[in-house]
Amino acid sequence: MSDFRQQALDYHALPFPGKISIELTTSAETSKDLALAYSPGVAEPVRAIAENPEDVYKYTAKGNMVAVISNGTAILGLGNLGPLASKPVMEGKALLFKRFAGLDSIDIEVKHRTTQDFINTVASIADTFGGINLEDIKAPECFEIEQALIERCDVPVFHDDQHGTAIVTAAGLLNALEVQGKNIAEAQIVCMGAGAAAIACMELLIKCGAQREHIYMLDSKGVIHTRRDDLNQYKQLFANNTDKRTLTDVITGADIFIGVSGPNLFSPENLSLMAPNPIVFACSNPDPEIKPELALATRDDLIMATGRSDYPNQVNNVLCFPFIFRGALDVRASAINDEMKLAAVEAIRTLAKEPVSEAVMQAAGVDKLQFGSDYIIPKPMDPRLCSRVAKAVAEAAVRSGVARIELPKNYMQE
Ligand SMILES: NC(=O)C1=CN([C@@H]2O[C@H](COP(=O)(O)OP(=O)(O)OC[C@H]3O[C@@H](n4cnc5c(N)ncnc54)[C@H](OP(=O)(O)O)[C@@H]3O)[C@@H](O)[C@H]2O)C=CC1
Ligand SMILES: CC(=O)C(=O)O
Ligand SMILES: [Mg+2]
Repeated sequence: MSDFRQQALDYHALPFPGKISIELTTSAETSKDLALAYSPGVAEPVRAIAENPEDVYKYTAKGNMVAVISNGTAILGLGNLGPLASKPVMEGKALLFKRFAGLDSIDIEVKHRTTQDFINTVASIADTFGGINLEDIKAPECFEIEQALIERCDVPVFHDDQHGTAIVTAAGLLNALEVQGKNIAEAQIVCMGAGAAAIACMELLIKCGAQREHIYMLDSKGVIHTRRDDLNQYKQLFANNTDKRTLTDVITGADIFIGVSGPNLFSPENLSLMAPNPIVFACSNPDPEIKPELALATRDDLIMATGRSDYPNQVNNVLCFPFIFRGALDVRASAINDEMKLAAVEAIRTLAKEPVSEAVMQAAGVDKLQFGSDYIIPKPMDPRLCSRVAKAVAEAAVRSGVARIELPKNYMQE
């Protein structure tokens, strides 16, 4: 067994199985404590909430609690391995919510027969939580699921693989384009993958100025074009009226490659066909579409990013979901809308241009982090991500009318 594999298994097994636990926030030592916490005292908040449902935020953990919910149909880039096997990833998302944004989070893995069963299950339990983070649910079902749950739930519902990924990709890409001296409106973009992450990334890039007709999207059958008769309604939005059919056809002269598909699908030969000063975001986890060592050995004028923590430029939704939920929950937003998403893009991208503390560099294991080709996006450990992104998101929620309470006084002052 490789050393790293054993380390990863030990990390998950020791000192206790898994990565999260539940802590008490009040004293439960004496009979008096128990009389308050349980019977008879607990009856008082019960009566208060029954009379005024908003009191649930005052007397329970709901307002600081996010559910991470999956059915395990698209676990990272590992495929449909089912709900149980998705549990380490979902516990991992809960760990990240707590570590980076102070949000309590619990993973819920749902075994279901139909898409409607899944929707009904999540809708039935949604009131328990301040927000619902959907994770690793494959396309196209993820689109129907998210839309139905947004309509049925009273708390924000956010499919991280769609929107978290799109926000971080847009932030990193706008910065990468700036470093490479390119303009998003003129950029030729190849997107490998046509699922949850791909569709959302491309839609958000269009909102940031990319031209739909400059985007070539590929699924497992090749280029998505108008003469294909096997496209779902989401892929159809990216059908190009073109004679190009293969990755080689579309990558020739392209400025940007975004990979949200699977491992090792982008070759050095493909990379060598791209325009000068290209940008390659090989974001498939855990194994990218092309390994950074291979890409950087192929050409030295590129900006390279992956979804992993062990290379520079980690384009990963961890830079977004803890903080977008922090901001949304702190103003009790009823939804996470485009204004909030675009505010998050801007906050993440701006932070990458500021000096970085010694502590962050030490945690990242590097001695320099300066805006440029090896640093287009902040490190997850940068504590300013929480204050900047949550604040920008909460303010956008207030501005766009989805906040149900005002911004707390001196909110997220650094
Ligand atoms: N870095 C990050 O933050 C994130 C990275 N990702 C990564 O993106 C990838 C996709 O995730 P997600 O969108 O949730 O999954 P989905 O299952 O929704 O989509 C997967 C897509 O990849 C396509 N695909 C599979 N094989 C190939 C191939 N050989 N050539 C071209 N396309 C192919 C599928 O094609 P078809 O439609 O034909 O089946 C499908 O469109 C995963 O590797 C995941 O780790 C996802 C979210 C965040
Ligand atoms: C990062 C992530 O959410 C994924 O790869 O699915
Ligand atoms: Mg995911």
